[in-house]
Amino acid sequence: MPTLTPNAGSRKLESMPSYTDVVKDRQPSTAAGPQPTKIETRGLNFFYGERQALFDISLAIPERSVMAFIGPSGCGKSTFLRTLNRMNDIVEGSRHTGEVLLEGVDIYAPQIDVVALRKRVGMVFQKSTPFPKSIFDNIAYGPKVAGERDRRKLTSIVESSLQRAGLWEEVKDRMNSSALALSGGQQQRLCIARALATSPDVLLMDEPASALDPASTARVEDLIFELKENYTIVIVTHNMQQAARISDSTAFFYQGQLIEVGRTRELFTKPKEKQTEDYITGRFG
Ligand SMILES: Nc1ncnc2c1ncn2[C@@H]1O[C@H](COP(=O)(O)OP(=O)(O)OP(=O)(O)O)[C@@H](O)[C@H]1O
Repeated sequence: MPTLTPNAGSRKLESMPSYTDVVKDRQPSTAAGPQPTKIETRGLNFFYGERQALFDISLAIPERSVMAFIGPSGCGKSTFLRTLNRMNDIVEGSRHTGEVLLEGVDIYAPQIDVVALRKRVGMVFQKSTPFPKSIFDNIAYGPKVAGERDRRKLTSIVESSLQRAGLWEEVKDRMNSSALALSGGQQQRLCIARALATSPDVLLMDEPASALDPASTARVEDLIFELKENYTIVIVTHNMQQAARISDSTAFFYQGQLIEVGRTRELFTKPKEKQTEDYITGRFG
């Protein structure tokens, strides 16, 4: 039975069908680069009740890279992002058709463990959301929920997560202080560290820097750039300069449809579609 287990980065679970087996008889998705595909959607439609928000989206997201989703407000960027770790499941009356494949396995298959899926595909939101707990407890929360009880292991996970999120030096002497006492930019990096603590291999980020000042934004952008060495990152942003600065590939959405995807540099300099050109040149949106 195919399952998604946490922390199987280079994992090929014996029981999982191979990627090639799963996709060999399908039409190719719109690819955005030469790297192997980490996540792929096939003919994905998404509905909030009667209202359709996404239309027939087929997209391949390359591993260990940053893909940006851009497009005007309400075009479905966040909805699409949330289908990638089933965050939309909690919206009553919502449904989808089509497939979302993580390393070739359909994450909506009935036997998928959604908690394990969300450990592998972590999420960082626009507004940082630390728990009203200590810095240590914020980071240790996910591993504890996953069953880790060994204090030494937890301490090591907390330290390495904070280091990877570039926050360790700033907080190492106040691990027991409230996370709510951190600055906005520090809180956002704390939330990134919290997402990293469950050893995901994909990070979904929904406008992670939009509430931050320019210095904190630059810090988070640098961090995203560093993290792509080891993680597949998908970021929704309204800021086209930001997309151009940090992403390897960019997907442009309009009215629930994927209009164009490609290498960021090409999409911004030589867009293939008129709608993309109009958007990036500021003619609408
Ligand atoms: N929980 C929900 N229930 C019903 N409709 C929703 C819900 N969330 C989003 N929608 C609708 O789905 C469509 C796409 O919204 P979505 O938030 O995905 O767009 P977006 O491109 O991320 O927008 P923005 O850039 O403004 O955040 C919109 O018409 C929105 O009103």
